[in-house]
Amino acid sequence: MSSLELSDLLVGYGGNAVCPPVSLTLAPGEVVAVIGTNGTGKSTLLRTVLGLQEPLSGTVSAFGRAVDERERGFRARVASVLDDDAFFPGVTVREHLVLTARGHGVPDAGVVTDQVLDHVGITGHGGAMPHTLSSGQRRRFLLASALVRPRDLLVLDEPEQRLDTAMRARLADLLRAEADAGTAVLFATHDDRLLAGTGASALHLSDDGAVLLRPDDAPGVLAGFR
Ligand SMILES: Nc1ncnc2c1ncn2[C@@H]1O[C@H](COP(=O)(O)OP(=O)(O)OP(=O)(O)O)[C@@H](O)[C@H]1O
Repeated sequence: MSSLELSDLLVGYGGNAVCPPVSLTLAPGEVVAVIGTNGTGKSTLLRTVLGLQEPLSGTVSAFGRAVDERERGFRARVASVLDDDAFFPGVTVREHLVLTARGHGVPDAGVVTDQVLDHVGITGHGGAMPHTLSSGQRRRFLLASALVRPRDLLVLDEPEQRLDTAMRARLADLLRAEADAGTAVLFATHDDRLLAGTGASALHLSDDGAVLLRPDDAPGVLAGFR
């Protein structure tokens, strides 16, 4: 069974599409990057894939079922990082992550949290309040909040944002490790090095249509936007 299936999926606002219809099948362990110039609908597509907004037409299903983030079964298998953050007052970075892991039934939530803090390079900030983190540290923390969850599908919107060069390289390794573990990964990006580093195919959105590019071709197309 596929991890994610988009069939003639049309996304947008107020009945107006922001990009051409998209059809895509993502198998377990497959990595696809959504690329395109600013405003071509990447974030809108990801939000619709996550069930956060209704499609204008077409369908999106994960693991054979229509997406619905209210469903526990969906939330147990799909982790995401979008461009938003919200924190509980008086709860540290590490405590947020342990709570998230526990809420998703992860055994040894503390151990998993410490591993993930190490993977994203913010072990030294586990005791900090989230609002005291730098913007790049906060992005690492958001990434960690997805990585402490059980997941068969990982959806990320421009995960490279505000990360330094070393962390971008590490991010590519982390996403490849996700794929090696059988997790399907869908992410939007403007970073051709991240694209090359993950070996992802790319779904290129433009007015001419949504075209799936092979890993060899994808970084070149993205570099052409610069
Ligand atoms: N809440 C909204 N209501 C109406 N239109 C919106 C809304 N959010 C985004 N749009 C419009 O939808 C289009 C696609 O936006 P979207 O954020 O999906 O693009 P994107 O490809 O992710 O862009 P970027 O590369 O700049 O992040 C844009 O023209 C944007 O102005």
